[in-house]
Amino acid sequence: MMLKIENVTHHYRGFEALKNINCELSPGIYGLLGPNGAGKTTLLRILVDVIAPSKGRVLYNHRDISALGERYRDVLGYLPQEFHGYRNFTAEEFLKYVANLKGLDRQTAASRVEQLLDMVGLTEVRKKKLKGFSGGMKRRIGIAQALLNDPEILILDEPTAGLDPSERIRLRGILSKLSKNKIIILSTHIVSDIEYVADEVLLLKKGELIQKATPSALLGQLENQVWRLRIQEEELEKYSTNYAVSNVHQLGNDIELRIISEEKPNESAVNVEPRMEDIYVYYFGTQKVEL
Ligand SMILES: Nc1ncnc2c1ncn2[C@@H]1O[C@H](COP(=O)(O)OP(=O)(O)OP(=O)(O)O)[C@@H](O)[C@H]1O
Repeated sequence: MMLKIENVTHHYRGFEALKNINCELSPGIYGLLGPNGAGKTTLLRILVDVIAPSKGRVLYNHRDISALGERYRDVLGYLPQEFHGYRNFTAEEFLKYVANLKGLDRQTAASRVEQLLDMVGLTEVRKKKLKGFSGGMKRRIGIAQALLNDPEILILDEPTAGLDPSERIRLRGILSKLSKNKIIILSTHIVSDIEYVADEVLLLKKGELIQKATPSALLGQLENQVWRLRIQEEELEKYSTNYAVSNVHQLGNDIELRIISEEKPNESAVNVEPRMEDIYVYYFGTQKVEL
């Protein structure tokens, strides 16, 4: 199974949101990482055939998805960025309703709904209406509805938005179990979401795919370039102007900085293991560093 993105460019009224994206995806988990406005949602909406690219095409097993139509949708599961479900449906009713739309027979639907409610931890509230759900619960029901047809391709736009830390961990577990024989693409601007689950990370910056690599290959790029050092508070301005700073930590009157630099930034600096947060800062920069 293969999904191929070929020369995909997308314009919104003259604004180029995606610039000539090329990439091939085989089964595995892909983390699409980029700051707000990088083009993640646009790319995902093209991959689920909700919008057509201005240029280029997407191929599923060598066939253009726009020509496959319904046959492509049959193998697709999608959690949009804005997902609310139907307020007056209970969790169970909603999933059964979507199962019906996806063409599952009653018996398959009933067992699948039960299995998915359990998987996302919503069995206890299955008789509750969605309008009473928290943001995290809505996200989880959204993930469950995307999985109803046991899709080969699962596309999750910010699946962890609104989830608390334990829900995030649960989601990682769900995704890792699913990954065999599926192409799973999840978008996020939160590094820790993908650090542990992604087989490959796609870095999107201002509409361009700037990296496609395994987390360890990305981390390897910053080998011997991440430093921890202590400075005085008044030196902060100088360091944050001259270096990419990935963490600032106040320690009494001193400040402990984590910075990315090819050269040792000062005598006291100690080399430390790169983390995905360093990768993010290296490629996307940070807001102005302040205490
Ligand atoms: N319908 C639209 N009309 C005009 N411009 C749009 C439209 N949708 C998105 N854009 C612009 O295209 C760019 C990419 O948007 P997109 O939503 O794909 O980014 P994103 O990486 O998903 O961002 P976020 O993390 O904030 O969701 C942004 O500059 C956005 O303002």
